[in-house]
Amino acid sequence: MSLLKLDSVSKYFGGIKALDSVTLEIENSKFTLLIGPNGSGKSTLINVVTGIYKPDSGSIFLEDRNITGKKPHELYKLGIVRTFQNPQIFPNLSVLDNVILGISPIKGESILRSLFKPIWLREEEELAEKAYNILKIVKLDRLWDRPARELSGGQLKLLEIARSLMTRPRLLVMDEPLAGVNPQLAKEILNILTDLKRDIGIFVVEHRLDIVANYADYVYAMFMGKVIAKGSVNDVLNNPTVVDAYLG
Ligand SMILES: Nc1ncnc2c1ncn2[C@@H]1O[C@H](COP(=O)(O)OP(=O)(O)OP(=O)(O)O)[C@@H](O)[C@H]1O
Repeated sequence: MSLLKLDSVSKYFGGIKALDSVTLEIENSKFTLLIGPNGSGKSTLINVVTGIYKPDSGSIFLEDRNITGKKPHELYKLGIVRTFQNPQIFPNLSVLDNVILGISPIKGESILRSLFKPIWLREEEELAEKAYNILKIVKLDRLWDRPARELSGGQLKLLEIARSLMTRPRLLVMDEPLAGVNPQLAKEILNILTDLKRDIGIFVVEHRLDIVANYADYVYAMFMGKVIAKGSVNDVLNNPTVVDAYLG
């Protein structure tokens, strides 16, 4: 069974068919890449998968559970977690605190709980340890106490990935994780995603095909709201319809 399945999903904006009967499957432990020229419907698809937009028709399943029309926070709780093109961080907080805030709301904030401070402190320590271990995964541990504003653009992307891991996602949805990142760091990010995919599904929209191509297990290509090709990187990138869509 696939981790996520879209079955004939459509989404309209007035007269524009942003998604036109899209059927697509994302497997666990696979890196699934979504490509397509500007305006082909990729962002709309991500917004539908993460609950920002409700599809006008069609169904979405997380394994065997119908999740069509669920709200972003409900999908987040079910394990569909998204990272953004521009990382959403707190620049003046430390790298570690930014990761801890990946889990919200912080349990210790409740007034009632503050009466039981020893328990609260223990939980804070556990969260900090978990966050630190995640920083090791994304290789930012040595910067744990630096304010996030000191990180480079690529390091901020790693921080955003670290934050998303605090909730133990089942599916990580990423909108252009390599945008503005130098090739060396882009490869590091992709290597980290390759490690992560052992336990989760990864669904990525990315334009930098030269770098990402070696890492994708399965590719979907969209054009004018439709899936026009799917398969291995080679099959899809050499598909004449895909070539026409990009060149045309
Ligand atoms: N909120 C909206 N209101 C009206 N039209 C929209 C809206 N969002 C997207 N569209 C239209 O839907 C179509 C698909 O847009 P979408 O942003 O999903 O494409 P995309 O493949 O993500 O493009 P890009 O690579 O430029 O981000 C386009 O014609 C776009 O103009």
